[in-house]
Amino acid sequence: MLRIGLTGGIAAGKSVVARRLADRGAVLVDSDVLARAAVAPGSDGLAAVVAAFGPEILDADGSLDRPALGRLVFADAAARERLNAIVHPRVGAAAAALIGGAPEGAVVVEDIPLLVETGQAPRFHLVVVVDAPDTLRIDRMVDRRGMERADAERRIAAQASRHDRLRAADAVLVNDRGVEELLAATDTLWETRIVPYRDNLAGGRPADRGVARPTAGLAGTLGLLDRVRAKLDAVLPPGCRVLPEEGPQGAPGAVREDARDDVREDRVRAAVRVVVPPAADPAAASDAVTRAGFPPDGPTGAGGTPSTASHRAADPAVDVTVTVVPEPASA
Ligand SMILES: CC(C)(COP(=O)(O)OP(=O)(O)OC[C@H]1O[C@@H](n2cnc3c(N)ncnc32)[C@H](O)[C@@H]1O)[C@@H](O)C(=O)NCCC(=O)NCCS
Ligand SMILES: Nc1ncnc2c1ncn2[C@@H]1O[C@H](COP(=O)(O)OP(=O)(O)OP(=O)(O)O)[C@@H](O)[C@H]1O
Repeated sequence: MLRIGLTGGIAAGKSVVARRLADRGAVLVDSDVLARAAVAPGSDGLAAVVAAFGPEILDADGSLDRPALGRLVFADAAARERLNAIVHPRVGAAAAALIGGAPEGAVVVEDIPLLVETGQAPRFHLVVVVDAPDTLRIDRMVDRRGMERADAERRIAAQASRHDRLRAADAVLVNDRGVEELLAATDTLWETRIVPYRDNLAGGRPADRGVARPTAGLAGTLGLLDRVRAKLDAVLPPGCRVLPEEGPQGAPGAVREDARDDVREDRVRAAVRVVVPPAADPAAASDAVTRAGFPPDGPTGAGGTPSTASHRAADPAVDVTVTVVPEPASA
């Protein structure tokens, strides 16, 4: 199963991308839909919201007055926290149930507006960020959703900055032109990256070396090394350390945050070493590395000590090597 986290600021165009990915065959799990279900009439979630915010947050028919609650929570960070604490765990449980029912070889896309804010990026094979300038997003909210400009600005202020979201992105879809362009970029992402990534994971093999890399705009832009380390840290047994390899590909700073197209190679290459402490099992560490999206690249022990395992990314857009080594016994 290839797990994709789809995110973007409000009105960036996530729903457009999500629908297209579902049309192409992905299993879609929509957090906004689950968040609505979590506070549906008669739910324990709605009872908890009423307990926290009072009955004046209900409509005459007993359902949640969403505009009223929105006005309240987007003007008050503490109130927003209280609402999030009620809704987010329920959304998480409902999402887990849906994902548990997805077929083994599926591409599962979780559309999560607050993916970065809630620190969930590392649990995905691929984080896809739909990005658009704030001014464009405000115009869309005002023109298409009839929102007051000040309300739109407050919602943007309640979310992660564009910069923080882009740091978490493995792939970026820029939505600053028409919907047709966004759909075409989504199709290219599906065909050149998602499908081969899914097939590589299912086959337990890394991406082919030397295949054409997906084109500009589809690779993440910032901090590849950090993203790889976070994905590995999220799954490795306790005590394992993820270190950048020495040398130009893995050295700290080699992934240039100001990288532009002319130095794109820096953005798509990284090399890390997983050091497994004596208390942990190197085979379990290798399995975890595989699950995170880095299958074995040849048999364990090839070219190193007997228990050294080489892994490489199944994602065809990046060239990431992960070497799993037992910690040398201390003298
Ligand atoms: C405050 C509520 C009632 C307002 O409802 P409304 O129908 O006006 O908006 P809707 O739910 O369609 O959300 C629209 C967009 O607002 C943004 N947004 C919603 N909740 C939040 C939040 N807690 N923090 C930041 N942005 C948010 C997202 O970009 C979302 O896609 C509602 O958004 C809500 O219950 N929010 C808390 C749950 C939540 O975090 N949902 C987001 C995904 S889990
Ligand atoms: N490139 C575009 N040009 C014009 N309108 C667009 C474009 N992309 C999206 N839209 C419109 O802007 C609005 C917001 O898009 P969409 O609903 O996909 O955003 P979203 O990221 O899912 O928002 P939310 O966070 O509120 O769920 C929609 O009305 C959509 O049709």
